[in-house]
Amino acid sequence: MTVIALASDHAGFALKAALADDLRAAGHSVIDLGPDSEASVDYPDYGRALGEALAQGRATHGIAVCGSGIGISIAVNRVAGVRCALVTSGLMARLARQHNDANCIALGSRIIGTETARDCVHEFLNTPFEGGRHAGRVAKLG
Ligand SMILES: O=C(CO)[C@H](O)[C@H](O)[C@H](O)COP(=O)(O)O
Repeated sequence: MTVIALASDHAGFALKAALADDLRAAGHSVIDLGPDSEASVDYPDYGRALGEALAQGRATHGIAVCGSGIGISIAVNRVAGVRCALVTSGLMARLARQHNDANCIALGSRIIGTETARDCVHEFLNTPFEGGRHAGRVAKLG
């Protein structure tokens, strides 16, 4: 069963909320790990919570959002077993699934618009891992 967890910082709050609404409207099971407002927070706290939700199996897919996508992607990737790809296009999200078996994408709300973010999420959720030559490489990531 697909369970999608989302987390952001203040800069990513509005995009996270829009994507969570989309996903719920499409019938997905969604866990919103916060924050609940645009009050300033620290992305490492929310990135860690998202990484732990994935590592513990409470979520199958993660979506992380901050201003650039950089800080929160670093934070999520500090959790063992999580492969979070910072993506700026649907193609990058597709490749993150096909080649890297990414279980999380990070988006920059100050970098891409809502429609591009939606493309990224669509590709992330609907693209299978290709396996084959990529499987051993992904295994080496630990
Ligand atoms: O981590 C980041 C940069 O790598 C994110 O863009 C943050 O959202 C950003 O640093 C937040 O900045 P702010 O000036 O405190 O809004």
